[in-house]
Amino acid sequence: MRVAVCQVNSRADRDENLRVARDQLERAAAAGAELAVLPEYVDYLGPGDTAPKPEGIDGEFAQFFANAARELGLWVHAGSFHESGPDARRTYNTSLVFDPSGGLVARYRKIHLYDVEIADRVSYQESRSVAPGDETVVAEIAGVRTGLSICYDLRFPELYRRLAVEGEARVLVVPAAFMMHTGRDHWEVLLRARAIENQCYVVAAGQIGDHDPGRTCFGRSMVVDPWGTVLAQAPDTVGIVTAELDLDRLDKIRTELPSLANRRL
Ligand SMILES: O=C(O)CCC(=O)C(=O)O
Repeated sequence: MRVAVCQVNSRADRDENLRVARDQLERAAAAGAELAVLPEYVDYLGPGDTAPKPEGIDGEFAQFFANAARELGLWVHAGSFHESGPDARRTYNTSLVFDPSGGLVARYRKIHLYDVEIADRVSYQESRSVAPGDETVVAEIAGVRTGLSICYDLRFPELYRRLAVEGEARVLVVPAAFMMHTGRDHWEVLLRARAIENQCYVVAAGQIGDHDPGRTCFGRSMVVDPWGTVLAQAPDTVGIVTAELDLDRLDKIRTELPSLANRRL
């Protein structure tokens, strides 16, 4: 299966963000991808006070990507968006996956929320405006079991173990908006670790560049194979990269180095 990771620079203009996302999906389809993955908050990355009204999973955002999937004949993982939440103060940070007929096949709400204070570098309290999800999700994408996660989830290996073991996932998807400060030291290491320890392909699409206000994202979207090899990595620009997921190779790695089977609980 050929996958595309779409790296974008979403800002405070939702219409423009969706236009750019659509453009990337068209490139992915033209490059022969069966699945295209967009980053976290592909709808809007900007100040809270100008954020678009959150929507349900039957709103305009979902319709936009359902149409794109159908028109392009592509599996689309629409990164994540601001889904209307459990109360007026909070949204969910939600991923939607569409099949090539435009059908919604999965919804995942980010479980781990990014609440950190790194002196002079990062001050972020996601839980002030976002409610956590509480369900793990494995979607059947083009016949391949695919575990869903979002950004900060990447730091919690027990989630991925569950996706790989109980969920029998063979692909793990990570839409993200990792910031420069943590991204440069942690992003690739964590993605490769999740791939190696769970013997899965990891497909990670990141936001890139400056966003309002004062957030710079690391980018370096990538596809990692179950051996931990980086098959494709985006340069520091908006655009797509593609890679081929070889599931026979995954089976061979799991047979020859059966670390999942050798777990002692
Ligand atoms: O874990 C990190 O360093 C970045 C996480 C993040 O930016 C997010 O979850 O939005």
